[in-house]
Amino acid sequence: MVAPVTVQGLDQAPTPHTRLLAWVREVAALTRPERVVWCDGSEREWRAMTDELVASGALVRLAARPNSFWARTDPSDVARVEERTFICSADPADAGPTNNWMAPEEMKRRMTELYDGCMRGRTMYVIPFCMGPLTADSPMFGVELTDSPYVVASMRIMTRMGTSVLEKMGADASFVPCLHSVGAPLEPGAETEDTAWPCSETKYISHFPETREIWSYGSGYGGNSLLGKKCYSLRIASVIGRDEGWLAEHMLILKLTSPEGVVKYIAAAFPSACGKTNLAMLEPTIPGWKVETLGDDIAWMRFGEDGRLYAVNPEFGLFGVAPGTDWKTNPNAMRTLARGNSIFTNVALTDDGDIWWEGMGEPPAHLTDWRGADWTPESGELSSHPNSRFCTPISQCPILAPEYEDPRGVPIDAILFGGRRKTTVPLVAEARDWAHGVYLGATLSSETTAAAVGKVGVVRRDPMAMLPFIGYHAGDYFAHWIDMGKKADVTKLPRIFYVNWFRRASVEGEGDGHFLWPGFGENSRVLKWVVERIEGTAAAVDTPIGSVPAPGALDVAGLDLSAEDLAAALRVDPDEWRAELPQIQAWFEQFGEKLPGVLWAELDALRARLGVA
Ligand SMILES: Nc1nc2c(ncn2[C@@H]2O[C@H](COP(=O)(O)OP(=O)(O)OP(=O)(O)O)[C@@H](O)[C@H]2O)c(=O)[nH]1
Ligand SMILES: O=C([O-])CC(=O)C(=O)O
Ligand SMILES: [Mn+2]
Repeated sequence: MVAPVTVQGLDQAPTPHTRLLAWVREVAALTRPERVVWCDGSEREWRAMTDELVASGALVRLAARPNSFWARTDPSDVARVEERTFICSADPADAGPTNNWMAPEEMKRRMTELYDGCMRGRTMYVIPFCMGPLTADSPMFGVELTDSPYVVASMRIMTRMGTSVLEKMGADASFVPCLHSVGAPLEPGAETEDTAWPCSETKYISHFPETREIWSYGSGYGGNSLLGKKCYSLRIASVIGRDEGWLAEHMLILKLTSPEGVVKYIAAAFPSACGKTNLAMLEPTIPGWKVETLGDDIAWMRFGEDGRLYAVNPEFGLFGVAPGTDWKTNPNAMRTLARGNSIFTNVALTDDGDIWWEGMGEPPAHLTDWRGADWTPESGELSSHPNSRFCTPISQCPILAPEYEDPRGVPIDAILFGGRRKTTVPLVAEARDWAHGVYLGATLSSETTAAAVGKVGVVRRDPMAMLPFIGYHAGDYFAHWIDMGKKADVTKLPRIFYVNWFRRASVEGEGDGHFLWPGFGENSRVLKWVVERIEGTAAAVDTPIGSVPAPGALDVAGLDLSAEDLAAALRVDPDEWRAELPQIQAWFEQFGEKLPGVLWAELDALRARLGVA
C-alpha cells in the first residue's frame, strides 16, 4: 500500500499520461522529496537551474566563456563503476559471463530499501526525454526521475528533453522509466549541510532488461547518472535491438567526402577514452578531404528498405574526455566549446575564470585543480582528473553534418573496430568478410582507461568496445551480429576494418616508447585507404590477421614520419599474434555453447594461418 502523498508540485503534472503519473507518484511516495518539478527544457529553466547550482556552490560560472560552468565531483565519484553495474535479467544465463547479475526481485528489494526516503529535503525532477529525433517513426522515449539538478542541466545538453517530448508522448506512449538518486537525503530538522557534490558510498547501476527499466543509486557522475546515455542507449537498447533485429553500438558516426566529392559514412567502435570523439571531429591533414560529424559515442543501426545498414546518433550533446583536447589535436571540439553553453567537470580552473587541462599547451602559473586545491606547474600532480569531461551541445559543432537530424540516419559504408594497444595490433587491417569482421570485433582488445573506476593500462578483451555496455549474454550478442550479416545482401554490408592509433616504439629494446603513428588529423590517411579499399583502388597485402596496406598504398605524402616507424606501425608480427591465441581461446571458452560456431571456425583459421597446430 502506498500512502497518499502530498508533495508540492505533484498535482501540477503537465501530462495526461496516466502510467507516467502513477509511476511519478509511486516514486515520490517512496523517496519522499520536498517537491516535484516537471522539467520543460526551456531556456528559463536552464537559467534557473544553473543559477541555483551556482548559488549552492555546485557550479562555478566561467567568466571567460559564455553560459558555461565548472563542476567538481566528490573525489570518489569520477567515472563509471563497472563493478557496481548490474544486468538483472530473470535468468542469470541471459546476463552472461561478462556482466554482474542479480535476480530482479532481489535487486529491487535492496534498492527499494535504499530509495526509501532517499530524496528527503531535495527536489525530485521529472525529465521527459527522447533518444534520437522526435520525428522518428517510433520515437524512443524515456523519463528520468532524479534528485540531482546537475543531472537535469546535463540531460538538457545530452538529450532532446522537456515539453515537446511530453507532448509527443501523449497519453500512452511507452517509455523507459529511469530512476536516479544521488543517495544523500538531507535529514529533516538535523543540521545536515548539503555538500557541493552529494553522493553515496553505496552505488548501484541496475538494468532490468525484461521490463526495460533503469535504477541508479549513489553516483552523480555522467556515465552512472545521465541515464539516457549508456544505460538506455546501449544496455537497454542493445536488448531491444536484439529482439527487434537492429544494433545499439558504442560507435561514432562520421561523413567523409573525398576531393572528387564521393561521400562515405563510417562508424567506429573504440572503447571509452580511445579516440571516438577525436575521430568523429577530425580535421583531415590530406588536401581536399572533408570530415563532418554525426555522432561521437553511440550509433543505433538498422537495415533500410534498400538493404543498407543505416545509423542514427541518439544523443543531442557531446560528453567528451577533456585532457588531450586542444587546438592541435581537436580544433573542432575547441570551436564547439568556444560557443559556450557547456559544463566542464573535474578540469582545472584558471585565475581569469577559464578552464585548463593537461594537453592544452603550456600550463598557466596558477590554477585551481579538480580537487579545489591550489596548483602550480611545480606541484607534480595532474590539474585535471584523467576522466574529466566537457558536456556541450552537438549543434554547436561547426562541422555537424546536416543528416544528423534525419531520423532515417545515414547508410554506413565501413565499420572500424579499434583499441588502445602498445603492441601487436597494426595501424589498420581489413577483414576478409562480415564473419571475419565480427570475429575481429568479438576479440577486440584494449588497455583499460580512466573512464571506468579500476586499474588503468591493463589489456582486456573489449568486444566491439561494448564490454561494459552489452545488456545481455555476450555470446548471444555475437550471434546477433552474425545473424545481421546473414540477413543482409553481402554486397550492401559495411566493410569491416581493425585500427590501432596507439602502438608504441618498443620500450624494452632501443625505442623510447613513443607513439609510432602521429594520430589525430593524420588518421585521415587511414580513412583514405579505407575508402580506396571500398572503391577497389588501393592495394593491400594479405596477412594472417587480415589485409594491410601494401607498401606505398597508405598516403604518407608530406608526413613527417620515419620509414622505420611507419613500418613498425603497420607490421603484423606472427610471434606477437601467436602469443594472443591462448587469451582469445580462454576468452571464447567462457561463452560455452552460446559462442557462434563461425567464431570458433575463424579462430581455427587464424591458427592455421599462423602455422599453429
Ligand atoms: N595518441 C593518440 N591519442 C589519441 C588519438 N585520438 C584520441 N586520443 C586521445 O585519447 C583520449 C580519448 O579520446 P576520445 O576521442 O575522447 O575518446 P572516446 O572514445 O570518445 O572516449 P569516451 O567518451 O570515453 O567514449 C584523449 O586524451 C585523446 O587526446 C590518436 O589518434 N592518437
Ligand atoms: O559514459 C561515460 O561516462 C563516458 C563515456 O562515453 C564512456 O565511458 O564511454
Ligand atoms: Mn563512450
